[in-house]
Amino acid sequence: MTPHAIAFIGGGNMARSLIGGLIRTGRAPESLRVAEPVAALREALAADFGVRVREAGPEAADGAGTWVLAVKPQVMREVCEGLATLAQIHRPLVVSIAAGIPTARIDQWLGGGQAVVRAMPNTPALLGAGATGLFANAAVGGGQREEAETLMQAAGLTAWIPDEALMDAVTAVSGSGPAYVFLLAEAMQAAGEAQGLAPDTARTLVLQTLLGAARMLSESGEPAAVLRQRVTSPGGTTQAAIESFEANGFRDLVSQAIAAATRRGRELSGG
Ligand SMILES: NC(=O)C1=CN([C@@H]2O[C@H](COP(=O)(O)OP(=O)(O)OC[C@H]3O[C@@H](n4cnc5c(N)ncnc54)[C@H](O)[C@@H]3O)[C@@H](O)[C@H]2O)C=CC1
Ligand SMILES: O=C(O)[C@@H]1CCC=N1
Repeated sequence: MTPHAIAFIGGGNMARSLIGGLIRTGRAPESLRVAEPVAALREALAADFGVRVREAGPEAADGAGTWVLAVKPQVMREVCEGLATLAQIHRPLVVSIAAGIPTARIDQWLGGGQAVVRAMPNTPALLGAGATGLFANAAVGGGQREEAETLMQAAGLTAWIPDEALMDAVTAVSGSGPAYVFLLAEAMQAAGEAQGLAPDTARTLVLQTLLGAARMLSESGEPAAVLRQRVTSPGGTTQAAIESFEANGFRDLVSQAIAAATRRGRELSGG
């Protein structure tokens, strides 16, 4: 048993982001193991981070004190059932990052009585700029809560969510959220090009604008609405754009998109 070892089950995009964050914050690569069936992904993880890689879940999980379940929701049941015997013997801290799967289900698939934390990170975790919502089931002790929080803090900010039912909303807002910003970037860049800007120029201006605006949101301490009003000169260009957004139902579009993501999270949980 290696209590401080962390086993990632699934070595895809999110696991890579989290592993990158852990290594960057000083975690020893030898203490991280990854189970990943795709050879190319396994080899890349070993080459890039020096972590120990295995093909099958139980090989990586055996003896590790913490398991991070980082497979797609659709294969989670099969993966957990394959780990149930080990879970009953070792009683690890189990951290699932799968969208939509309740802790009760993970616990049941692992044979019951397990300490399960449900975490919802996002891809900026790769830069240490992630946002993660966390929920712990009743079997998670104080020390394990801290352990899960420390693990996810390697990826950025964390917030405990008191009611598991709200985890689907967390998924819809911050889990999927980076994709909304990327979609906005794509749309702004295409619109800039349509107005005659060279693609490179449009891209550079858009990305610096998003970065600068995000920094203002984060560093000024002022509400988004106040920052927006400050850009908006009466009768000027921003007002023309904002009025066009509002008239075309921008807020409603965002609200519907987040409701669709929340619903999908619920469907994935089978609820
Ligand atoms: N991509 C994102 O922004 C976020 C994803 N998530 C959640 O993270 C989880 C993983 O998502 P991604 O990394 O995007 O998916 P992914 O498809 O990149 O990674 C999943 C990996 O699991 C591997 N895998 C499949 N069966 C396996 C098995 N039996 N044992 C071990 N590994 C196995 C796959 O080969 C794949 O590399 C999902 O449950 C998703 O809901 C959570 C937050 C954000
Ligand atoms: O799209 C998904 O289902 C996952 C969960 C949050 C981000 N990606």
